[in-house]
Amino acid sequence: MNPLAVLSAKEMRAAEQAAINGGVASAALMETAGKQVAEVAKQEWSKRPVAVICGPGNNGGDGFVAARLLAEAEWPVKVVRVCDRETLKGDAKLMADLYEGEVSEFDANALAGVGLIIDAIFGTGLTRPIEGDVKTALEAINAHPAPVLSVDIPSGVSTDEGAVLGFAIQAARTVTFHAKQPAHLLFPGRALCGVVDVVDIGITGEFDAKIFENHPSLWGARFPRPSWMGHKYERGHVMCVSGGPMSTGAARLAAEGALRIGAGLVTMLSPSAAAPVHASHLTSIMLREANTADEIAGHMQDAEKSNLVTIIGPATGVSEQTRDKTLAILNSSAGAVLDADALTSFAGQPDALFDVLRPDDVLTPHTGEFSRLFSVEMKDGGKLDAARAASKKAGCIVVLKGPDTIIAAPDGLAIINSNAPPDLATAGSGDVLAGLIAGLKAQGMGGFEAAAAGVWFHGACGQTIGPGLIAEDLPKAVPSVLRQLLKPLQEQDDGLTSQQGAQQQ
Ligand SMILES: NC(=O)C1=CN([C@@H]2O[C@H](COP(=O)(O)OP(=O)(O)OC[C@H]3O[C@@H](n4cnc5c(N)ncnc54)[C@H](O)[C@@H]3O)[C@@H](O)[C@H]2O)[C@@H](O)CC1
Ligand SMILES: Nc1ncnc2c1ncn2[C@@H]1O[C@H](COP(=O)(O)OP(=O)(O)O)[C@@H](O)[C@H]1O
Ligand SMILES: [K+]
Repeated sequence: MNPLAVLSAKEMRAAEQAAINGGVASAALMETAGKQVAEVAKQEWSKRPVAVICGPGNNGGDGFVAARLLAEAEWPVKVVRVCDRETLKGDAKLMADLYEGEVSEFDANALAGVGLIIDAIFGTGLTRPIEGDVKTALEAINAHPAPVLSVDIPSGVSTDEGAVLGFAIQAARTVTFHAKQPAHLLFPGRALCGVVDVVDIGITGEFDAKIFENHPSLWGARFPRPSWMGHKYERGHVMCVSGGPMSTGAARLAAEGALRIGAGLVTMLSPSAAAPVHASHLTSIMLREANTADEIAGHMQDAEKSNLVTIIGPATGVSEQTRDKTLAILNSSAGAVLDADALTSFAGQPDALFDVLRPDDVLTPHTGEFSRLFSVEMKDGGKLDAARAASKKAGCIVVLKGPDTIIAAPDGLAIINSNAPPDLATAGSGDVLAGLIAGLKAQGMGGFEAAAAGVWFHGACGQTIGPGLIAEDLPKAVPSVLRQLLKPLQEQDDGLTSQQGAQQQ
């Protein structure tokens, strides 16, 4: 299975069942899971008194295994149950029976003197909000100074959404099995996991995953590289629609993003009144006047000369005019990246937009713009489903931005991004992102991959700059990230060239 695959709770159960059908004993999976938890505890912490807190299901079963193996390794182990013994069944009961030490019920003294807490209370089987005695136990764990190692998922976090169901454990580290689940990547779940270790427990076989964690190995093979024989017209053309004279910076940021990521030509389409402002700033980016939707449509004819992708939205203003200009782009043969005001301009009449969007167009809303366009209230953990549903509804690629940006395609495929530092939450950074995506799309990447690659680049540029980042820095950081990304291929090329040289001699 692709190591970047992200499985839902249902898919995890299906993968487990497939392994069992293939001859692996379910108890063996649990034994390996518990063993891996014990191994992580031994690797990450020195020997110390540990409390293993076990819940009523198989997550608790994993806890009993870890407790047995840590006790065998002569760790001082205390097992605490947050359920009645009678509720344990199947493999979990088997593992509870195999644990020979004392098992106590959770009370005020349960955590006295421990230096590590293993949270094996709830995993993928959490179905309802945490309350009552269980909540009291979870609160006591979070209030205790010892670090928490969570089994599979911090108890209280919903697997498929990463939302807190009533109350949740704050872990220092989380050991999960076979593959990540959405909760390990979506906030607030991701922040509650601490460091995530994905460990093998012997589940094999292919799985038709629909969700992936963003990484260059998903799209690197299609990432554009300049060729020896190429020229600028073959590297695509990005046009960017500007706002008025007092609102030109956003479009310039987008244009710079597109040029830095490798678009061969970038043109600013500016209202006449704003053209002098751009003229005093722009050098390698070209400038043309375009005041009306008809004039924008005229410029879209350049799509006949090279692969044209047009960005509209950054500081263009929420207006009927922006709506008409957007429709002019969508009714041409230019590709489109729609951001900010271009999205909000359709808030009252989304169907007018959805009817003309094409599958490869890209929308890049932040959660506010998303809520306005798709008329959904964003709630914690609802992001993945909301982005996937929106992509289907709009019939194009949707990039729902934030610390856990989702890139969703109408066929249900989704990528969750995980490399964005919080320094990116600064004015104008989203404008650069729109430019990066358009620049990659103009160079021939499909909308979904261009969006995933653009979002990853944006995060990598943010990391390169770090604290103090302003949006203007992002395009300037692109070359160093490009150098890192393309280095292995360059080395391959070098290897090939020297090999060929040797053969010719
Ligand atoms: N799927 C897999 O491939 C594997 C799963 N394993 C473990 O199995 C776990 C899933 O086990 P289960 O499906 O038994 O689920 P859990 O162990 O997560 O919990 C289910 C139990 O908790 C109860 N419950 C749910 N919400 C509650 C609430 N708010 N308050 C009180 N009780 C609540 C349910 O009634 C049920 O008894 C995984 O997280 C993982 O730790 C491993 O043993 C090995 C392999
Ligand atoms: N806390 C955060 N951590 C990481 N990335 C973030 C965070 N908040 C916002 N971002 C990213 O910063 C960018 C902000 O875009 P946007 O909200 O459109 O701002 P602007 O309109 O000012 O450009 C998006 O790419 C988003 O994913
Ligand atoms: K847990």
